[in-house]
Amino acid sequence: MSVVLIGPPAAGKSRAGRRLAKVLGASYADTDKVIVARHGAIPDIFAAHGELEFRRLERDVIAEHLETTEVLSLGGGAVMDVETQARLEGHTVVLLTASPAAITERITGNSKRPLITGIESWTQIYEARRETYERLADVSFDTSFRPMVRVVEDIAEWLEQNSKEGPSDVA
Ligand SMILES: Nc1ncnc2c1ncn2[C@@H]1O[C@H](COP(=O)(O)OP(=O)(O)O)[C@@H](O)[C@H]1O
Ligand SMILES: O=C(O)C1=C[C@@H](OP(=O)(O)O)[C@@H](O)[C@H](O)C1
Ligand SMILES: [Mg+2]
Repeated sequence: MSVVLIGPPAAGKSRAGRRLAKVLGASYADTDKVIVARHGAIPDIFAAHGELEFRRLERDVIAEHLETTEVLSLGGGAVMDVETQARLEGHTVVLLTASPAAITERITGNSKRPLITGIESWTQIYEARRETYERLADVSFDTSFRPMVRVVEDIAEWLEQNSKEGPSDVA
């Protein structure tokens, strides 16, 4: 059983997941990082093979790491896949969100996300996915203008009090 971080691009899933795993002494993976290590940069995968191929790789990497990895950060679009949605059943799903103002600061000058060209495209994507994020989430945290250490403390505290299998099974 894993703690899975979901949410829109730049919400802080990768940073928070890595830190949360450290705090819990738990194993960790960022599915985007696994894909990049195996297949190269995400914009290059999109350009050479298309988004559908990226989604196929992403689905497989998630299937491989759920169950075996205790803390898992997903890419923002991963949960739009119905197979992935079904696989999340029984895991603890933590949604991270942030306000457009906070996101604007984070995405300006960053070209690592081929689907995000500015706050307009981010907002459009977030609105289209919002219902799915909220439906899948067991709990949600806003990371806007809050230090990552505080966000992770809040998640760890919530996990301790609410974990589906109790805190000793999370770490
Ligand atoms: N709480 C925060 N406060 C300020 N900047 C943050 C915070 N969380 C994330 N960031 C910044 O936002 C960017 C995206 O964070 P990341 O963890 O990669 O998000 P995600 O994996 O959700 O796309 C990074 O540059 C990171 O430093
Ligand atoms: O939202 C998306 O569709 C994507 C988000 C990215 O991950 P982050 O959410 O970690 O930025 C990455 O998987 C890819 O660029 C596609
Ligand atoms: Mg990420």
